[in-house]
Amino acid sequence: MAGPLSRAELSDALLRLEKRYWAHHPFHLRLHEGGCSPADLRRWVANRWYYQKCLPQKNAAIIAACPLPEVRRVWVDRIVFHDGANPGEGGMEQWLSLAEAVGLSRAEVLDERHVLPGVRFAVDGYLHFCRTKPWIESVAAACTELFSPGHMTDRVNAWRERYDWIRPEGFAYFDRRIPAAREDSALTLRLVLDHCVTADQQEAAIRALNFKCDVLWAVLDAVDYAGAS
Ligand SMILES: O=C(O)c1cc(C(=O)O)c2c(n1)C(=O)C(=O)c1cc(C(=O)O)[nH]c1-2
Repeated sequence: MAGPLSRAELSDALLRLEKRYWAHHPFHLRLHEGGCSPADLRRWVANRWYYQKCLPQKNAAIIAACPLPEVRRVWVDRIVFHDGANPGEGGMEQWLSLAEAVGLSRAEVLDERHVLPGVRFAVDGYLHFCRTKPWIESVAAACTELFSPGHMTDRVNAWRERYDWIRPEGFAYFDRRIPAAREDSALTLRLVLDHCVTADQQEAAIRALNFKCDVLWAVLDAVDYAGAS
């Protein structure tokens, strides 16, 4: 059996999975090219809400499963980022502002009436993964954020240039998320490199990141298909 990878080899193996990232999904390509209708944008935002809503819960699951105080201490910031330190603050609240900026009401996002079955299954599957797998595999799954800053920047630029009907208050989520994603993903990768030292652990980390790419891809498959029918 092959021995463990070096840190550089493991890092390369994870980064190579960028080719499976949802930045390359046909729906995101169309979104960036300006080819989405207001209905497409609203469907994307309302469905993506279901993913946003899961993020604090999956981060809490990681903390619950992790025996290391030094990891829990830093990971808890990710819950506060989304939930806010006080009511009316944080990423979820900013996502609801984005929803309003594209013409959705808060009520129709919060009651999840637009959430598609495929999105629900994919996101619930991700939450189940984080509740049942070793904490470091769920951390490895968060490595998709290594790929997100450039993608989110392109998205906001495309919105500014090609979707002038979106009210600019809607951009606040991404203005805050892009620098946070850079910081968070550097820490995420370091944790994976520090804690995945055997060949089995490293394979599990690569599998976890592949799984997360599948989750995100499945979300967009559902959003894309609903627009075609
Ligand atoms: O807009 C995006 O394309 C995008 C992608 C991802 C990602 O790659 O997982 C995240 C986010 N946004 C995001 O906003 C976010 O808070 C986030 C947390 C995580 C994670 O795995 O812990 N991914 C992402």
